[in-house]
Amino acid sequence: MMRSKLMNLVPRAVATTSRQMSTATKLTTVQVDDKTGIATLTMNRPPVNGLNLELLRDIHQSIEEIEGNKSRGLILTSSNPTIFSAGLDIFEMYKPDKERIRAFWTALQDVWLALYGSSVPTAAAINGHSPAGGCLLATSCEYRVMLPKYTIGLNETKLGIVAPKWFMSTFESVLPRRLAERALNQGRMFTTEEALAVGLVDEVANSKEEAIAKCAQFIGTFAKVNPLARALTKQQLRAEELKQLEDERVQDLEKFIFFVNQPAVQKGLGIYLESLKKKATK
Ligand SMILES: CCCCCCCC/C=C\C/C=C/C(=O)SCCNC(=O)CCNC(=O)[C@H](O)C(C)(C)COP(=O)(O)OP(=O)(O)OC[C@H]1O[C@@H](n2cnc3c(N)ncnc32)[C@H](O)[C@@H]1OP(=O)(O)O
Repeated sequence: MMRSKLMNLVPRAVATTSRQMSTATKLTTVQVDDKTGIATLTMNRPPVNGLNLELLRDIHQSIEEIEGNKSRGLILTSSNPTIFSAGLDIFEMYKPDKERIRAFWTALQDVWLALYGSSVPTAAAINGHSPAGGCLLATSCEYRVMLPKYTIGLNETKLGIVAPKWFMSTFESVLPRRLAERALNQGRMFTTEEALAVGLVDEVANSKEEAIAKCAQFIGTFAKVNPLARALTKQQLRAEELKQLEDERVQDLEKFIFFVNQPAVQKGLGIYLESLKKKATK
């Protein structure tokens, strides 16, 4: 998979305007800045960018599109002014449809393999809260810029669920092992300020525009680096985690299906959904 992506890494001419590359899907948009050649992938699924089957499929399609059109980099962000992504749409896991939940988890695996394994430089402009699956997306990127007063982290244990191994290894690729282990066990959500202090995010910006500009600046640091050498270096550094999921996709799916169908897990998800609703009516 990575080899064919690498074939796209040839220098390209740049123009001076920005163009909408994809409106084929409604849940993501891809805008390429023709001056920098950088693509911004925006998630747009109100109210909270919950990662359901359709959004995951659109994200995957957009990443493939960006890989294919020789963009110089990918910036992931959200159209919601206060939420990057609320993580997996809990309704996909609560009282699930047998076929759909398989497609849902497979789509999540596809997104992670494409984003974590992307041959282009990736950065996340985290313009809002980013729990669980939202944190997975952000930490799959190579660089993170976050706006103040939001939260980010893998809070699965607080929901009574267990983050799969590849969520954990992505988290661990950003945070020191001891800190990652403690945060995962606690289901800890970090404020922007805390995330910056521990290195979970790289920079703080005061607006989405500034966050995107900082992400573009990061991607710009590769301008004078040979793209093939950069991509092969990234590929080697990330190969172990990617190979592990590629080799164990089926078992990972079956484990998820078994786990999510446990009565105790279903009960916990139901209670959690109720608590989210109650919060909304307070
Ligand atoms: C041994 C190995 C086993 C392996 C098995 C693996 C199993 C585990 C599988 C997967 C791991 C799970 C990953 C996840 O991503 S789970 C999702 C975690 N997400 C959260 O906990 C976030 C919950 N939401 C919030 O905290 C807040 O909503 C917010 C901070 C994101 C936004 O707050 P606010 O702006 O105040 O909005 P509201 O809370 O009012 O929400 C609006 C609306 O949206 C609904 N909603 C929020 N989040 C979700 C969600 N994740 N899924 C579905 N729906 C969500 C919320 O209920 C409101 O709905 P409304 O009342 O009907 O308007």
